[in-house]
Amino acid sequence: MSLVTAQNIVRVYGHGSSQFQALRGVSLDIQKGESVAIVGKSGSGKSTLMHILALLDHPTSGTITLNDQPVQSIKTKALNQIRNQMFGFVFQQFFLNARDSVLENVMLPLRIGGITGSKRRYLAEAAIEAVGLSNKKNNHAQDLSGGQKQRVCIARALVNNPEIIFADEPTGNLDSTTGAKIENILFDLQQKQDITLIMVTHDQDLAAKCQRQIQIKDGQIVSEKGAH
Ligand SMILES: Nc1ncnc2c1ncn2[C@@H]1O[C@H](COP(=O)(O)OP(=O)(O)OP(=O)(O)O)[C@@H](O)[C@H]1O
Repeated sequence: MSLVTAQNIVRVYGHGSSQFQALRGVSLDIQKGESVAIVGKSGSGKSTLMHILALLDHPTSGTITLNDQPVQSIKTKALNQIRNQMFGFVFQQFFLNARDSVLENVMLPLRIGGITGSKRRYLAEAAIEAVGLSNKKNNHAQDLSGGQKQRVCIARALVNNPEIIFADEPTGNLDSTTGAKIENILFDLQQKQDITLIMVTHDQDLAAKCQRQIQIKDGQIVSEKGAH
């Protein structure tokens, strides 16, 4: 079943003479439970595409559908809800609240989603456990190593039991040993919990571990490997 489809996506930044076409007609179809790497050189349009697939940005033209529903027809409030309930985000720069504890950081999406009390705590503790950080749950995020911070991000991405995890260079800031651990956690989740994994990466080895590799060049898909 198609989970996300993109049809002829164009994204133009800027106006007039400074206009730039970052995506020039991208179409793709992602099935539930797949792992997909979006690869390409710096400036090729990878992050732009991922932000559009993650409903964080709108295409200038073209259509995104989610579970066969065109996204344009969904109102902003419902869209925010979908993002909160269906998606998890793992980005390179962490975006953690440094002075809050690990537990507080992981509970945040649940707080936004209106889940309260002991249920919120229970779900957050389970996600922290899944990434092997239970012994740090009361530490401030700022007092963790890079790999631990990234694991907090994964726990936060997981806590809502998402259908899709979007990861932008998830191991980009990490040494190779720590990066490998993070990779294992992500692929484990994808396989055991049937989560769809969509990641942007420069790392060829990481991309090769995904079932599909979509290569972007100058805003267009130039090759697709492993497509269903
Ligand atoms: N807000 C913006 N305004 C204008 N141009 C932009 C904006 N964001 C991105 N671009 C341009 O669009 C192109 C694609 O950018 P994008 O961030 O998608 O590339 P990328 O493949 O993710 O690159 P990197 O690997 O370096 O992160 C680049 O040429 C970039 O300069």
